[in-house]
Amino acid sequence: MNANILQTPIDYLKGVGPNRADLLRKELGIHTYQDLINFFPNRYLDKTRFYKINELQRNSAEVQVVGKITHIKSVEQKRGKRLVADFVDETGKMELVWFRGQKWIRENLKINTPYVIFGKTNWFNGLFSMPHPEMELVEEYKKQLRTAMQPIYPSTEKLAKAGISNRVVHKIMQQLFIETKGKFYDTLSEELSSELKLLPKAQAVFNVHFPQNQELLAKAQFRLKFEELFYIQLQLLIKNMLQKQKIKGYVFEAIGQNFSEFYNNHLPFELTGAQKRVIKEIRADLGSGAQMNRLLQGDVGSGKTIVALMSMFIALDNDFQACLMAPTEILAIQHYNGLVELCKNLDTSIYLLTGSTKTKDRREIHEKLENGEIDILIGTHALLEDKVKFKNLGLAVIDEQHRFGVAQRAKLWRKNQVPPHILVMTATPIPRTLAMSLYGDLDISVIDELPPGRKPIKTVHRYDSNRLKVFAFIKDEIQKGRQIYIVYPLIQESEKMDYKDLMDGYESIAREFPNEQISIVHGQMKSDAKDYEMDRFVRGETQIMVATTVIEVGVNVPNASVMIIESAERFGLSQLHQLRGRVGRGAEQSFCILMTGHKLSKDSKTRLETMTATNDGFEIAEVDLKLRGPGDIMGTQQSGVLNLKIADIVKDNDVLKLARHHAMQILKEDPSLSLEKNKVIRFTYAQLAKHKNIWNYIS
Ligand SMILES: Nc1ncnc2c1ncn2[C@@H]1O[C@H](COP(=O)(O)OP(=O)(O)OP(=O)(O)O)[C@@H](O)[C@H]1O
Repeated sequence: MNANILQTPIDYLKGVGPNRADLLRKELGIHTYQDLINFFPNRYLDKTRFYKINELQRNSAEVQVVGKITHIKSVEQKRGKRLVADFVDETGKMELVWFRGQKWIRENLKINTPYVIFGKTNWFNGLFSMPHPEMELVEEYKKQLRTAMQPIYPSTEKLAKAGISNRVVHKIMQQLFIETKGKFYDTLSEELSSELKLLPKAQAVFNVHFPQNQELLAKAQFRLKFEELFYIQLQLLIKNMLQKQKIKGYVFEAIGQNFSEFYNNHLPFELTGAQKRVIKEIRADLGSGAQMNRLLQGDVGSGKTIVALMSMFIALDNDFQACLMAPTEILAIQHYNGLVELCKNLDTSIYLLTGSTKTKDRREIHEKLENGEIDILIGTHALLEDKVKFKNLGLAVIDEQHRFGVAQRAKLWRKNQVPPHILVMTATPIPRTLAMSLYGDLDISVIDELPPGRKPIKTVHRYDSNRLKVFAFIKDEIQKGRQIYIVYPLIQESEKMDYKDLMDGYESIAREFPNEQISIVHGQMKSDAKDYEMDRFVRGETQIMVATTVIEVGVNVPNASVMIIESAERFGLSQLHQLRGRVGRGAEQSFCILMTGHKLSKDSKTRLETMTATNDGFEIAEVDLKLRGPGDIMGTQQSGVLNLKIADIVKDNDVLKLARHHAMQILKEDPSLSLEKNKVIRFTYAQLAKHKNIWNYIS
């Protein structure tokens, strides 16, 4: 299609007019012919079948019937007036009912004239009735461009009120296709189209709006989804390549003393295959000359810490410093303790800096950092302060990406003239497909293997009424020397009710377990107090930890083997999985018990069932994505994945992979695509001249 025609404002389309154009713009963001073409139906009704009235079934989906109206009457009711028409065919009678727009309908309906009606039926007073049917005179019906599958377009209340019904949109579409007939160019190369047996663009677009049959519809959708995802992937990959070329990074060529000494003599366990692979990927990045921006995904307990440490060693071996930033003080301290322990036989100087570091110590740290006496600095947001200056920061590891924004990452960059390499670690797996679309700017490494010997955590769902049995089980486990977490929802720390639940819970547990020591940790406590309580649990002085979700991420107490989650129905899936990940870190069999009341929503049930069915974080992430949609998953807002017009990030996983594969292929064959300094759009167009009209697809 000619680009000019595509850009024509919809006001010019016959049958639209200024008022409708205004509504389409405001309500649906449709400004041009192109926008209208890309306004895709969200479902289709199969109108291949006509029903006779005596074939209607209760609880059936929408049906289509041909018949005549024999009589219309208004019926007064307590709740207001309704309009009822008797509708008959040769097999029987049914009723059509209207609650709105009665006057207009009454004036316009024709008696004893054949109509095609369509809608959902109810069984009422011994008759089928159809409220607010779609209706069309058979005479008109025959004149229309018919499709077996009727597209249903998304609508809004305002549009419906303004009379822009589905039928009107359908008519506007017909007009659009009349005006643009024969003017479509293809937008993918011939090679690609023939390799993948894609429908030509014109046919694809037509069949999405006017599907001739199910098979063509499927092919048309595939072609358009592929195209949409292909161009997005192409842009992301190009952006990624450009970024790499643009941002020079330190070259860490040497593998030296720290890395080798640790690897050869102090590694506490054999690395898993996945850990080795990821370390290799990171090594390659660090030596490439470009700044590393890598996301390290690994399920809870998959052993990301050691990977981070070994990456930091590479920086140290090249005479640079490294830092590790954690989202909370507890986690920073834990990382600090963990790394100090791992490095105990090495000559590595590791320091901790958090909000509660004393002024005197802080000054010392600032000084040592600047003159290079500190190798690794671990801390919280405190690391971002301007006063914190490194002599030469080579690698920044950021734990738990979700809690730090992109802006904060950038702040770390600015600590040097040359930006340090960045490794972002997350234990909240994001489905690969989503990650690929979200993190165009980050390369992704995945630790998809757990250390050997881990026993899968046994997860069960129990109702509150079974609490006594659960308590008995806890007693047994404590007898065996294990520790227990009991977690309460505290979605917002200020919610008084939640707080009360937690305190009530604490009291009842104290009553039930009079001989045990109990820690309590929640968000309203001062951090000193929190750390003290946490510490007692870590050291095994307390047997039970009653807490809110503050313990969600990263806490590592291998002797804790039972995780009880109260009101589990109130947690999201990934949060449940995170919490469960706090146990199962030692050699013992661990358990996770999800406690709920009896009343559960459908989604809650799915979440609980998923948790009891699998321990695999990636599988859980997929379900989570399906339940919540990408909108709720952090980061998706800015990424554009939500602006997809036809593809669905969850359902079209395979198409996305295929699109990415081909986009990569094209870039591999012609890397010059990414060399252009100017806007992506220009060179993409120039280079992909064979993919005509690229500019319509690249924004
Ligand atoms: N290859 C390995 N073999 C045996 N144990 C390992 C291995 N890698 C890590 N571990 C141990 O597994 C536990 C979990 O590791 P780590 O804390 O690094 O996990 P993680 O990926 O950071 O998980 P989380 O995000 O839940 O904190 C630690 O106790 C660690 O010592």
